[in-house]
This record gives sequence, structure tokens and C-alpha cells, in this order.
Amino acid sequence: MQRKIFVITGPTGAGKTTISRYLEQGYNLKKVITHTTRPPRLGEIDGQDYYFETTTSFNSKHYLEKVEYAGNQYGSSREALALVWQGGNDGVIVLDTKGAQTYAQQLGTQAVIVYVTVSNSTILAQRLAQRGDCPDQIKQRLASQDFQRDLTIPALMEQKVKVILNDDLAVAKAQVDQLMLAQKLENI
Ligand SMILES: Nc1nc2c(ncn2[C@@H]2O[C@H](COP(=O)(O)OP(=O)(O)O)[C@@H](O)[C@H]2O)c(=O)[nH]1
Ligand SMILES: Nc1ncnc2c1ncn2[C@@H]1O[C@H](COP(=O)(O)OP(=O)(O)O)[C@@H](O)[C@H]1O
Repeated sequence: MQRKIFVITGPTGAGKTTISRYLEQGYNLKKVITHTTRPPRLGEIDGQDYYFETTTSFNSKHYLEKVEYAGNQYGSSREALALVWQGGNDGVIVLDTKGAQTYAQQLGTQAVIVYVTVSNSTILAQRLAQRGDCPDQIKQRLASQDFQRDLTIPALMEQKVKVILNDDLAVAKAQVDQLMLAQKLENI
């Protein structure tokens, strides 16, 4: 059976990491850890949340795709994806919409694209504050073009994307459960 990669995308604060963790814990998906030059947030662990890199170490990896997002570099390495697939698991990866589009193009049906969103984007700033992000970083993030872009599904991906509305986490998880059931039935 073809190994899948679930690509979780959407605007900052929508709940991408939360949904990714739910898929890891509930469905035994293995996280593809990506690389970034962004400094770790409080509680984030190197090699678990991200591989936290210097500019030099970031440039030494082999990337399937990489982007600059709100002033920092992010990239998903072929090494990290191979690690997950070698273990025999389906994978889950959290990407901005630009990265998600690259995955959709390069991996075709192997990539299941999941767009996490909320009905009212004003709630996103509150979630970032609740998460403990520092106010200056929230301001910079919300003012970035990358944030604006990720508020909508790129036209090229519209046909392929599964949407999860995460206003209420229990409802969002139930939508994920439905999606995973549909995936299972597709693979029979
Ligand atoms: N294209 C791409 N995007 C990434 C990668 N790693 C993380 N991202 C995305 O970069 C954006 C910023 O991530 P982060 O600083 O952790 O903040 P977040 O938006 O709160 O998750 C998010 O949209 C992530 O999904 C990567 O390797 N490639
Ligand atoms: N449905 C929800 N209702 C309220 N808070 C949520 C919900 N989903 C996630 N959160 C919280 O919002 C914050 C941002 O979620 P996170 O998963 O880190 O988003 P992202 O990875 O998209 O930036 C976290 O503190 C998370 O616990």
C-alpha cells in the first residue's frame, strides 16, 4: 500500500500543531520534523517540535521545499521524510500553504492536504497570546504577507484540500475522525 503524508496547513494559530498532535496520538502517524532558523518558543524542544538551526546549519540540509516565513527560514528535508517512511508509518507534516502546494505537486496522491481554519480570523491573535507568544512577535506575524496568504486556500489546491473548521476543538477532532475513516475506506 502506498504510504501517505498528511500535510496540515492553514493560518497561524488556527490549530495546525494541535491537529497534527491528534493525528500522531490517535492514528499513529509519525511527524516529519521540519527545520527552522526561528528561535524556539518556551517549551519547544529541538528534534521534537523542529530542528532548530543556525543559518549555516540550515543551509547544509537537502530540502524537498523551503520557504521564508515572517522573516525566518523553514524547510522540510528529504532526510526527515525518509526517516518516517523507512519506519513504515504514514507521516504528518505542518507546512504553510506555499509548502503544502509544493507537496501536492511533487507527491500527487501520496499527499493528503488538510487545511485548518476558523470562521473568524480575529480569534487567531487571541490564540497566539494564549499560547504564550510574545506580543511583538504576534504583531510581526500578523502583519506579514505570509499570514495574509495563508488565510485562504490557494486556488491551485482548492480541489484537493480537506477543510477542518477548528472553532471548537471537539468538533474539529470529529471532522478529523471522519476524514481518517474516509481515507481508510478509500484504501480498502
Ligand atoms: N513550507 C514550509 N512551511 C513550514 C515548514 N515548517 C513549518 N512551516 C510553517 O511555517 C509557518 C510558521 O511556523 P511557526 O513559526 O512554527 O508558527 P505557527 O504558525 O504558529 O505554527 C507555519 O505555517 C508552519 O506550518 C517547512 O518546512 N516548510
Ligand atoms: N479549537 C480551539 N479552541 C481554542 N483554542 C485552541 C483550539 N485549537 C487550538 N487551540 C489553541 O490555540 C493555540 C494555537 O494552536 P496551534 O495548534 O499552536 O496553532 P498553529 O500550529 O496553527 O499555529 C494553542 O494554544 C492551542 O492550544
